Amino acid sequence: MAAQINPSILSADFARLADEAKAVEGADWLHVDVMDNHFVPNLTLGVPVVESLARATDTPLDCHLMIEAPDRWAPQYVEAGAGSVTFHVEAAAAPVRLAREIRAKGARASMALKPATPIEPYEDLLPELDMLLIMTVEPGFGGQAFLDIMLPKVRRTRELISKHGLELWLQVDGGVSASTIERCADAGADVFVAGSAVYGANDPAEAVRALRNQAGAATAKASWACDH
Ligand SMILES: O=C(CO)[C@@H](O)[C@H](O)COP(=O)(O)O
Repeated sequence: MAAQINPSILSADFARLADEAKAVEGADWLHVDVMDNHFVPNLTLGVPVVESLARATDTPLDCHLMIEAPDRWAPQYVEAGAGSVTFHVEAAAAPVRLAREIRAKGARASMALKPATPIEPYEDLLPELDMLLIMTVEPGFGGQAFLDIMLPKVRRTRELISKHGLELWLQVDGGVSASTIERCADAGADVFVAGSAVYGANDPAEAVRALRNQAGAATAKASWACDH
């Protein structure tokens, strides 16, 4: 799969969300950060805003739920128009049942791991998922420094995906920019969330194109991609 760039709406101007969504049309997905001030120490938006965003843009919505009780809420984000819904394994009561429910409702099912959560205990869950998100910062805020120490986890996850012959996408989120995206691609990521690197740029659409080219070139040279 070609490298995908998903601009994170967290770095956009929340008073102009529809315009900010349109400013990055051409991106693969729009990453929508849902925070409840319980699972993470920040509060953003909920189901009604996602419904409005889905009407405002043709870019599919990649909703990242940084919330407690995702088992209860995730299906509502599918109904609101999300094409992909990510729940955190640290918050989910029944991750397999939840992934199946998201898929049954017609969206891609994705699971996220905070920096301190290892991938190994979840190897058997991977076939239930369409995407695995590895956080490369502590979730909660945009503009944080990329955690290099997450790269071995990205590499290990890519190995597990290959070992099981899965089509699973591998997303990284947090501190992804022109100076870190190549390391992420080399380690095995193929979906890149970028907030400040896109919305902090003079031309957000051009920033998406540049990041995609950079990630694509790094992937072409990466050993994990050459094996396929
Ligand atoms: O989920 C989160 C933060 O919790 C991310 O989506 C950030 O919003 C990414 O922003 P940058 O680190 O790219 O500025």
